[in-house]
Amino acid sequence: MIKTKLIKLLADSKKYIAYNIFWQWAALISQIIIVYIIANIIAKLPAPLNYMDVVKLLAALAVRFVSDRLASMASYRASIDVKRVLREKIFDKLLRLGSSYNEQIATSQVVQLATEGVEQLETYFGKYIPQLFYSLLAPVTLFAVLAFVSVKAAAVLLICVPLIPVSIVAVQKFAKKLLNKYWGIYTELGDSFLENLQGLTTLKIYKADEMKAGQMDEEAQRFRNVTMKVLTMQLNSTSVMDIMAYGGAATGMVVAVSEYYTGNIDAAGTVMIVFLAAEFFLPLRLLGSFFHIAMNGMAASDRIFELLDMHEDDNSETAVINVADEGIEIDISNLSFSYDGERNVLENISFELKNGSFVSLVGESGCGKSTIAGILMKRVTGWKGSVTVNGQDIRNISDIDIMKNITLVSHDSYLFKGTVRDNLMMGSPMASDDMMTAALRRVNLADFVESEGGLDMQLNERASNLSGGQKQRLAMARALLKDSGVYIFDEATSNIDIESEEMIMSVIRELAKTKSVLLISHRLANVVNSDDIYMLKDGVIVESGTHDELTANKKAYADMYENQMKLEKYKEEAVL
Ligand SMILES: Nc1ncnc2c1ncn2[C@@H]1O[C@H](COP(=O)(O)OP(=O)(O)OP(=O)(O)O)[C@@H](O)[C@H]1O
Repeated sequence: MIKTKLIKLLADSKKYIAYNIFWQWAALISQIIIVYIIANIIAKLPAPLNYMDVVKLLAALAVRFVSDRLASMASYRASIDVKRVLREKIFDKLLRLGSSYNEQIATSQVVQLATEGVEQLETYFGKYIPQLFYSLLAPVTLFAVLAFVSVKAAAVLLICVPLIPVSIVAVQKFAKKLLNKYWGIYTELGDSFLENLQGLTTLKIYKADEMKAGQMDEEAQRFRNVTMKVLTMQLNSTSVMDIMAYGGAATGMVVAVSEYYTGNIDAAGTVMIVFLAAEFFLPLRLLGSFFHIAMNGMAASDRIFELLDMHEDDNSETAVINVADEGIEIDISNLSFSYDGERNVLENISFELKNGSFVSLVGESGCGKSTIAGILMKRVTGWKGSVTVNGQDIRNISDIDIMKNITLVSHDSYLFKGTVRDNLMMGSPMASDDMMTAALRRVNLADFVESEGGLDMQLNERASNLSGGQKQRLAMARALLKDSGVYIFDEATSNIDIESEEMIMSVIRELAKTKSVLLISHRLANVVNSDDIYMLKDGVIVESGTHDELTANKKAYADMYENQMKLEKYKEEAVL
């Protein structure tokens, strides 16, 4: 019932739990005093009200009010802390996992855990844990006080109290299983929802939206069923707890009244026991109602801990890329990698990206080109062989240093909602307007941006108000502003208009004069000017050399080039 791992993680917030228990206990003591004063007033009836009794009653009521408020505040502080600390831990963990985090967990799951999951834990930590301790303290305190009135009635009440935790424990095992299932179905639904939302246009194009909507209906139905099961379980166990709580209080009252009739206790004592009998059970009853939310929180915490405990590469990442004079040189040697541990998608890949060189990777779709880019960006881990950047093992270089020195421009570079300036400043936070305009000019986008309001031009989410070519040129301008030593272009010109492609390719060729450029392209016309071209087939380098050397070889590269040229010529003729 207590997650020690979670309590340890939130060690600094423990004090708020202690404050909450103390103030709840102070409220109980004032409640006992209030009942004591009222019981004595009733017992003395019809005698007139004593002025001092009224003052004492008002003072006790004030103390109770203040204690209740302070207990709520402590609970609130604990809740706030748990949210803050856990979200910070999740965020830090993601940073430590680095850009390869989604090899281990889906983004939608991270979002669900950091939002809904953490919210559920708020109740567990802010309410359930303090209530657990308080509901042990309260009956003992009441027993200690009421034993002076009637040991028999107080003992009966105390004995009935454990019936509530017994019923809680009885449902706990079943609840745990059910709630784990609930979370599993919930995160699956989240995954599907996010994927379908992101792919909505594609679904519409292929008229597959109805089919997907049907699948989501089924998943939603499964989620509804499991939610109903959780609610039924909660309602049933709440009813059982009510029977235990009110049944126990009634038993104590009956004993007190019978003690009164046999003359063992006076009227004031009887009223006190009758008024306070329910207080024995209410804390545990409340614990029971928090219990279900807390159980949900505990199930969420299991998943949060799965994330927090995820394997991180056990290197200290202390190496720094030294870029003083020699620029950046990447050396890949005998690199092999498999995503599933069975099929190698890369096998014994070796090549060098020397400073100021222009290297291209070509090959049919699925031959492993993007995987190499992923490895260089540290998005893909768990490979064998050696990858060094200026002589340092890439595994020992921090993600931040890699991101600083290597820029990846892919075919779907992310552009954010905001202004053109906001997006460009991600490349270089210190860039002046002139520098940004110059970068836009290099990609032939300055006039368009100028006509739309200049650098303050507003972009929609994912820059949906730009054409594919404009988006890519803007992404290119942002990359140019970053001014890193190495640039990787992964199909950066695919799916865009021919003018934009030619424009981007001329910028890449220009860039290759001063920077190290790795170009991944399925269109061989783009790689003709490269210093070295590596042709991959099924994860293996089958040919390498300059364009002239490879065409002279008359092997796979030459065939591919010839076929593409024929196809492009045919297309041109068809257009004419
Ligand atoms: N995340 C992944 N999990 C499992 N397998 C993957 C993953 N990403 C890629 N693969 C597999 O690895 C192989 C190489 O993929 P990769 O994306 O590197 O190829 P590529 O040459 O860049 O292809 P394309 O030109 O189509 O982009 C493919 O067979 C692909 O199915």
